[in-house]
Amino acid sequence: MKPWNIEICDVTLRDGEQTPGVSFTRDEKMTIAALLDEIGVEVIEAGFPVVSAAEKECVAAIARAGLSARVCCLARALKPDIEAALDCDVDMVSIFFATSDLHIRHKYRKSREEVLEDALDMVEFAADHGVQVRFAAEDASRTDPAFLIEMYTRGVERGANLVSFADTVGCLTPLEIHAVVTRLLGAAPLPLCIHCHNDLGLATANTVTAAAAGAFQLHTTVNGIGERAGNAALEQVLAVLRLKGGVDRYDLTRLQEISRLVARASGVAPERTRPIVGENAFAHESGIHIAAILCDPTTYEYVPPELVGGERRFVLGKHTGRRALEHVAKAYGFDLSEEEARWVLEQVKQKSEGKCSVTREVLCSLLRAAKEGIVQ
Ligand SMILES: CC(=O)SCCNC(=O)CCNC(=O)[C@H](O)C(C)(C)COP(=O)(O)OP(=O)(O)OC[C@H]1O[C@@H](n2cnc3c(N)ncnc32)[C@H](O)[C@@H]1OP(=O)(O)O
Ligand SMILES: O=C(O)CCC(=O)C(=O)O
Repeated sequence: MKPWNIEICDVTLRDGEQTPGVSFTRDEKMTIAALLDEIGVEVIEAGFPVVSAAEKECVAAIARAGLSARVCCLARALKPDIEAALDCDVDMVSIFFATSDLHIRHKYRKSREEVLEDALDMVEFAADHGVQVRFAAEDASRTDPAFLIEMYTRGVERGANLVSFADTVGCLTPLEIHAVVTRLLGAAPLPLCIHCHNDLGLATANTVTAAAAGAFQLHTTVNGIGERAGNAALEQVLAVLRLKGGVDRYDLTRLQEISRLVARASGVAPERTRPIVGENAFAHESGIHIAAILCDPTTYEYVPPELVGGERRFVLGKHTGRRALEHVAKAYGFDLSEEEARWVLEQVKQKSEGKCSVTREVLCSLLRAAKEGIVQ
């Protein structure tokens, strides 16, 4: 299979930091950028320099850190924003403007044509300064596609290297994003970036569907953090690229590490059931599952834990079966008779049904009791 032709632009340090209440320190930003670079992400969006003097300083520090990744930052279609980006020595500036009539009406109080003309002048201004330019359509998903095609085509004529489609309010489904990406690339076969928000829980699905339809640059954030319900998750997108897209150049074994790093720095912990990085992503309790996993883990694990730096974990509780119990007991040095196993299993289920978690200590005291003949 021919691997999908894509690159990743991780926007944790910009859109991820727009998660309400989140602000990364310079050290945190530098550490996250370095780990993204080691994972093999091609572009790191380091921030939005006009936000503050400290933000500008962080973007410049990351741009000058000698990473293999290209460093990018955000700018409105305004000269001071682009000048601030140029001061930071970034490789790429992402010049965005909102393209939907709804946004244009409320935010700019100008016609579509006037807003586009102003933005094109800014694309040319940035390109003339020797920096790569991404020309980004905010709220693209609610924009007239004919206007997007005009914007992209004219943007490239004026010096843009990449064009971007943002599902800013996360309103598309995978079928819809497939249709629009196919239509845009059919009319303007340009390097298209895709930036999906998660308001309907579809950001990752939309991002990988766009990639399958030919989009080139995929925007992600670690743990899917970001505005409102967040963005497409880096760890999920990379897992799909590996398992479905034939892309094997990223170091997925660092995903749990970067997830923990971003969780600590952001204060936003991934939920237990989160794919790839959640505490339960590779945990099993059901007896039927564990009995099969003991023969072959692929029976109940599509993503191998070792692929993404994770570890399989067996939890004992209400749903435990005999084979799982015997396996765990053996790992703790106990060989159980049939009678002993039956008794311990009953105790495990009762404790769990009474909301007492069956920790290693609890289990070991049951195992000892069984061996000491307390079996009824
Ligand atoms: C979809 C996205 O994620 S876009 C990025 C969102 N990120 C942020 O907003 C980052 C944090 N923001 C900030 O720190 C501040 O809002 C700043 C520094 C960017 C701007 O602050 P202020 O100058 O005080 O403007 P304020 O935030 O009140 O309003 C935004 C202004 O930017 C204008 N604007 C918004 N987007 C664009 C654009 N792409 N191109 C040109 N102008 C724009 C708005 O029309 C508005 O202009 P107005 O003041 O003339 O009405
Ligand atoms: O498309 C981009 O590169 C950025 C736009 C963005 O952040 C958004 O619309 O949510």
